[in-house]
Amino acid sequence: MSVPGQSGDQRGKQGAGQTLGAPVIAIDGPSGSGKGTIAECLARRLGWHVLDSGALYRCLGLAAHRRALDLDDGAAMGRLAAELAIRFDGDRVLLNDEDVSDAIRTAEAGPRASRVAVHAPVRGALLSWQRAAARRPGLIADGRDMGSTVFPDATLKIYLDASPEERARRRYKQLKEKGMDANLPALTRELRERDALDRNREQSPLTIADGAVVIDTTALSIDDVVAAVLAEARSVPALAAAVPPKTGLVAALH
Ligand SMILES: Nc1ncnc2c1ncn2[C@@H]1O[C@H](COP(=O)(O)OP(=O)(O)O)[C@@H](O)[C@H]1O
Ligand SMILES: Nc1ccn([C@H]2C[C@H](O)[C@@H](COP(=O)(O)OP(=O)(O)O)O2)c(=O)n1
Repeated sequence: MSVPGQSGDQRGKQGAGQTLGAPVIAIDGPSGSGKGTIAECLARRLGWHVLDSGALYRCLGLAAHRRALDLDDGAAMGRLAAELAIRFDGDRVLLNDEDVSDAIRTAEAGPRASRVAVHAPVRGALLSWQRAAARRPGLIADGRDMGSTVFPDATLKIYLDASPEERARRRYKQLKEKGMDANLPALTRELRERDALDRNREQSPLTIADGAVVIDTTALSIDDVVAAVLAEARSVPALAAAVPPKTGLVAALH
């Protein structure tokens, strides 16, 4: 995996438990819990960068599928991960300069990403790339192992959750709105299978990281969740200056 804008010298400084180059809010959770949406909203509010770590695994799954490689071959997937050039350009994802933003969001792309994500060589190849994303003024990092493995020293760790039924409904609606094929029973089954694979794998499984704040979003709106995360951020001294104060009537009354 090439790391645009990162020198070899910078790369060498990124060990486990490293000091962060910028404040990081880690957002982990299962598929459809709202990580990507909330990460984008927070990044806009704070003027920070976003790391969509799932897009890296989705790109790898897509590349392996297109080359008809065995997604369960860890060594081959690790080699492929090390050679792919992935770039984020605004909301577009470029894989070897091709815009794959839609191709990595199909219903089939998620399970493929989950399959290639189990391999240690893959996760190793992507680690320094992800850590390099912690740049000033700050980073919102979205994934499964942001708070546990990639940024164990994250300034704030959030774990978003929602019931499997609600998460499947959200994903169904999202795909339909994009004009993509979607089948609710199949999506529900696929989501449960992916949850199990992501939670039970040996390498960096989906888990609630030490110190993470858990937010069940099942009955919350997107605005409610953003407000809850901002409230948590305001309670962290290292983040208080970066987070805008509450505005409007409610703030004025408190
Ligand atoms: N709290 C929420 N309430 C209702 N819909 C939500 C909520 N959070 C996210 N969504 C919607 O659910 C879909 C999946 O959200 P997404 O951010 O892609 O989840 P994740 O990144 O965790 O897989 C999106 O269409 C998003 O707009
Ligand atoms: N930090 C991460 C992010 C994603 N993955 C894997 C496991 C996930 O099932 C797939 C796809 O992740 P992504 O966040 O894009 O998926 P959802 O939008 O939550 O459905 O990649 C991972 O292993 N570690």
